[in-house]
Amino acid sequence: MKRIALLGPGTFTEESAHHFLGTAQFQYLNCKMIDDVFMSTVNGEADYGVIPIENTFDGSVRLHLDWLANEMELPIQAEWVYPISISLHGIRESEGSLAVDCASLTKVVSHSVTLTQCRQFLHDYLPHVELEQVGSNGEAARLVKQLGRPDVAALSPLSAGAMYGLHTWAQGVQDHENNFTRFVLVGREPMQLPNREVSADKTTILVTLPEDYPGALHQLLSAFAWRRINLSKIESRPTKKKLGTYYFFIDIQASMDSILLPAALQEIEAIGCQVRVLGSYPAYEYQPAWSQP
Ligand SMILES: O=C(O)C(=O)C[C@]1(C(=O)O)C=C[C@@H](O)C=C1
Repeated sequence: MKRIALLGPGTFTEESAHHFLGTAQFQYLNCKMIDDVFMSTVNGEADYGVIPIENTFDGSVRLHLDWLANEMELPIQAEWVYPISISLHGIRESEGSLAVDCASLTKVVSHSVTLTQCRQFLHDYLPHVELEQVGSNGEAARLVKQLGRPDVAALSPLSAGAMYGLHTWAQGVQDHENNFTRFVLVGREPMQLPNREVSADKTTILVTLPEDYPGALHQLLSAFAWRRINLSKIESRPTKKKLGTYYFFIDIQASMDSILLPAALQEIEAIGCQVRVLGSYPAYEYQPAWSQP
């Protein structure tokens, strides 16, 4: 049975992995911090790690991109997308309306990303509460259960509320609908994925330009443009070696098994760019009705 390290339990990462990969064929190893997910996959304690990489509203999870770029060589083997529906969970002392219960709250605990995604809700309903950040949304629910205080609530997935036997005050409290997170599976071996329809073949590369000169980026992009290879994302991150020097993360909608993409990469290497392929993998859109594999 393959072992998969992820941030958990009670996290969106876990919810998404259970939905996409199922629970029957994999052993899930819960980690407290994302560093542990990467490290246990590198050390071989896990075969794969699940990494949240991008959210509709917050954009890239930059820390996680930096891990992929700087810390290790763990190829991306798959990508899936999962909706982020955030609930407010707590300990219920008595029956009452949401408004009454909100007034008695003094603290809300959650992951920093989740607090950001609920800014308007917190402003409208809970302007008086102290906000506390913890390492994951599952940890937030666990903490609320452990504290057992009716004045402390967690913003977390519905699954976390159920896991810790918390009362759900409100569901879907994120500020925007269509809140999705993109997760990638990293590991040394390609994964035989359950019976899922692939939405796109993708390749992610990390490019360093030879030097900063007018048109350098244009030259790089034209290698894809004239071959009509579609890029779905380009993002610069500091190399951390010298101020003002950057890598480019580029998501390409083509597989390394295609004819055109390796030729495009050879062309950009020929103009002096350094190219690292972070993975060539199937991507899956969210399907609410995925059956359990
Ligand atoms: O804490 C969780 O629930 C996680 O799965 C982590 C994480 C993240 O690190 O971005 C994943 C998706 C959500 O958008 C918020 C938090």
